[in-house]
Amino acid sequence: MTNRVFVITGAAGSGKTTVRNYLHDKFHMTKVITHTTRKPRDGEKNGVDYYFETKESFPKNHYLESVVYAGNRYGSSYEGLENAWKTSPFACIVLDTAGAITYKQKLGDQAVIIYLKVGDTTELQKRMACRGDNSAMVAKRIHSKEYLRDLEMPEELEGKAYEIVNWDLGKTQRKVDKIVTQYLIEPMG
Ligand SMILES: Nc1nc2c(ncn2[C@@H]2O[C@H](COP(=O)(O)OP(=O)(O)O)[C@@H](O)[C@H]2O)c(=O)[nH]1
Ligand SMILES: Nc1ncnc2c1ncn2[C@@H]1O[C@H](COP(=O)(O)OP(=O)(O)O)[C@@H](O)[C@H]1O
Repeated sequence: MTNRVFVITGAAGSGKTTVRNYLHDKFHMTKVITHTTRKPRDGEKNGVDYYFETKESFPKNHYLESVVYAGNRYGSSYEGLENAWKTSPFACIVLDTAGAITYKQKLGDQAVIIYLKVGDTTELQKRMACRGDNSAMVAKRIHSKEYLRDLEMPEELEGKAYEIVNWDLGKTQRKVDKIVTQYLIEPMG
């Protein structure tokens, strides 16, 4: 089976981590853990949610791509992806839309992009608050240019990404199932 990476992208609070965990639980996809200089939220663990880095340690890794998002650095490595593919032909990763564009450019058909849309900024803020983000964190996030940019599917991904409106989680899961199933059934070579 061809190695693939399912890239989940969208605005903060749109459900990327939730869908990534669903892909892991239902289809046994290996999660690619990315690196960040952001401080861990309550309950987040190093090596599980992210590799938490300092400003000094972050540049020491070898990145496939890296971005600045709301003032913090984030990056994903080739090694992380290659290691994930050693465990399973399907990997999943959560990226901002800039990262998703880079993955599509660099990996072509091996990158399957799923853009999650909520389309109601009040609902997004409510979901971030429900998740336990403090109000200062939410305010910083929603005023960042990256958050505002990621509210819409970027032009570069038009026709190259699946868009799912993540309103009813059950419906989202069924749409995700349909997408993944297409890649499970590959014609004999
Ligand atoms: N391009 C890129 N984006 C990343 C990476 N790791 C995380 N992100 C994205 O960075 C943004 C901020 O992530 P986070 O601080 O966890 O906040 P959240 O979106 O509210 O959960 C999200 O859009 C993530 O998808 C990475 O390695 N590369
Ligand atoms: N369809 C949905 N309806 C309501 N709440 C949702 C839905 N999908 C995810 N959530 C919740 O919204 C919050 C933000 O989701 P999360 O997956 O952390 O988003 P992201 O990773 O995109 O920032 C979490 O508390 C999650 O449980």
